This record gives sequence, structure tokens and C-alpha cells, in this order.
Amino acid sequence: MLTIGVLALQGAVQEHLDCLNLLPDIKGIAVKKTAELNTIDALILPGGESTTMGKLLREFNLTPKLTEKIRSGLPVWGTCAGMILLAKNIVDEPNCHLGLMDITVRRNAYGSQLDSFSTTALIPEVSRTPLPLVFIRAPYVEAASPDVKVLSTVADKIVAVEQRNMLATAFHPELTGNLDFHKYFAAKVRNKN
Ligand SMILES: NC(=O)CC[C@H](N)C(=O)O
Repeated sequence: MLTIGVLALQGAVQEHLDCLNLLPDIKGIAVKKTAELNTIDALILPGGESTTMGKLLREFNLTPKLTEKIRSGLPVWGTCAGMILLAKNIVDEPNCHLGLMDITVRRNAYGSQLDSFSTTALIPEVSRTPLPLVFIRAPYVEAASPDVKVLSTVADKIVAVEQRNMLATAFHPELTGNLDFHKYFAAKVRNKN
């Protein structure tokens, strides 16, 4: 049995927990406190508002322990705002949040017209069939260092990346009813153990 936490300070927490709990041999738990970081095999940083989540991470003093855990190999998956939390650089912003992934992200990158949209894409590492992708005031990755693996691009913009124990998607698999991304993350966690 694997325990996968979902950072539960703000955002689409329950949707990820519901997906995790549909998978065999996975228990999804909400994580709010530093001590809970010791009880999990992996962590999802959900979508929401990165500024708010970053502020709460600092207020609850979660940042140091969380950063240390991820640096020492805790598998982590950031969706949308979660991707922004992981990025080392955020366009037009002086500070990053956790600053762990060698990517530069642009927040709200699709402007007002394409604020929210859905599309499909084939991501061979994750699924044999095209996956539904839901973008909600989404970022994209503007630059990535050479050791970041690009898993998916949509209209020439990087929207899914992986670097060592870290996975990040600009879109929201937890809102699609398709569990392939959660299965992919669970397999990544299992392969590590
Ligand atoms: N759906 C989302 O997570 C939106 C992210 C949000 N626009 C941000 O910048 O943090």
C-alpha cells in the first residue's frame, strides 16, 4: 500500500484524493502539517492559486521541511499552481516559492481569451491513447534546463515536464475522469521504492 499525500492548504485537493482513492493499493491523504510529511510516500501539489498556497506554506512553516523532503527524493507532482510552486523561475516575479525544478514558468499564460480550455494530446509515456487536458488559468513552461524531460507540448508550448523525482503539469488530470496520469505518478513512486 502506498500513501500519497495531497497538500491541503488551498485548491483542488478533494479531486486529487478522489482519483487516488480509486486506484488499487493507494491511500490518498490530505497533508496540512509538517509532521504529516513523514507519513507519505509521495506528494501532489494541487491546482489553485500559487500566491495563496506559497503564502500559506510560509505561514505554516512548511517550506523548509517540504523542500528538504523533495530534495532528498520524495516523489512530487505539481498540477497547475503546483507546477508554479516547484519552478525555480516565474516570469515577471522576483521570487519563486519552493524553487526546486529547473523550469521558468509563465503564470496565466493563455491570457483572457483562452483563460480556460480543454484539448487532447498523446503523451506516450503516460498513455497509449490521447488524454484529455483541462487548462484553467494555466501556466506554461517558457524554458527548461537540458535535464528536464518534456513530456508534452500543446501548440508549441511545454505543458508537462519531469525532472528526477519531480513531475509537473500545467493542466488538471484530476478534473477529467481519466486516471492515467495518476497511474503514471503511482508507477513512478513504486519504481523509486
Ligand atoms: N488552475 C490553477 O491552478 C491556476 C493557477 C493560477 N492561475 C496561479 O497562477 O497560481
